[in-house]
Amino acid sequence: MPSGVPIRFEGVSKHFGSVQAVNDLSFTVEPGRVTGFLGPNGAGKTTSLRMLLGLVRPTSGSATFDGTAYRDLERPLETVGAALEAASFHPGRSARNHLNVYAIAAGLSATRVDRVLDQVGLTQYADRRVGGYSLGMRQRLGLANALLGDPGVLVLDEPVNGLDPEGIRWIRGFLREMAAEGRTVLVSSHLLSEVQQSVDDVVILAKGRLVHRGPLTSLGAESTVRTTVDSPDRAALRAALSETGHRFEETAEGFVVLDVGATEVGRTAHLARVPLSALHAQQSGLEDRFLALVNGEGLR
Ligand SMILES: Nc1ncnc2c1ncn2[C@@H]1O[C@H](COP(=O)(O)OP(=O)(O)OP(=O)(O)O)[C@@H](O)[C@H]1O
Repeated sequence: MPSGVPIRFEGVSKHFGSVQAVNDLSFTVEPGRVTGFLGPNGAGKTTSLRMLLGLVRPTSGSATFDGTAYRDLERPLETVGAALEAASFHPGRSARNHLNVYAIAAGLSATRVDRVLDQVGLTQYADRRVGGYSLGMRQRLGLANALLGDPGVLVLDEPVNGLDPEGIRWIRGFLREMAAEGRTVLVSSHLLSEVQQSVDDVVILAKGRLVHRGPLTSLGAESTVRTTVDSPDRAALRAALSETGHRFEETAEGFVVLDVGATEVGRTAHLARVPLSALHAQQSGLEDRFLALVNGEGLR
């Protein structure tokens, strides 16, 4: 079983001319956990990951695998697997062919190719030309490529991008499984909502700077469920909600019921025989907190 090592960013900065892409970034990513590396477009995520992987040289500071820079790793593919955004694969070649080439070049056993194809669910498409793959299938091929050396660390740039709902469900399970096996898993995304069901920890960047890091729960997870509900007979709905003791606010879209899920609100309306024209649960509020952080408002 591969064992993960911590990823350490220590005072990492990078500027491109006058653009300060990353500014004095320090954090550690622990093994056995999935860490979301989050921030809006342009926050500096890709630049940070590229520095970690030795593709861009930091202006100052160091990004290492427990103290060892990528270029100094003795067995890089067996230590860290990376899938960066917009990985390009030759359209005329099959997934199996691509992976075979990498496996041979890295001196890895050919059985690894079958294994990783199976791990990412591409076995049945392995001999088709990559040119005919959907974006989701290409994402899976990128993951297969990252897994070839059975590394203890996975670094994935926007792996959820382009996946359909089934693919998103699949990757959530995949990330959890990788961490449960003891690997260090760092996953970037510009949307917290895209990864919030898979991550244990978050590292949040805005304009090249660290704005928050800690367990997902440090953002105040689970604290706010809100349900929006409306009725052609608002007076009756207002009375029913008040009677049940729900806390709610009235808005142009209807009533926003605080701390109560859609099932419960639906039941209240049903019992009071109030017809509904809208009933939906809102974001838990996590995304709001995330946006407040990246917009410089801090945690409320
Ligand atoms: N090679 C480069 N030359 C000049 N500026 C760059 C270069 N690479 C990145 N930048 C700039 O650095 C900043 C951070 O970009 P980066 O791609 O790291 O952000 P990001 O968080 O990954 O965003 P995205 O999700 O859009 O990729 C941006 O202002 C970007 O324009």
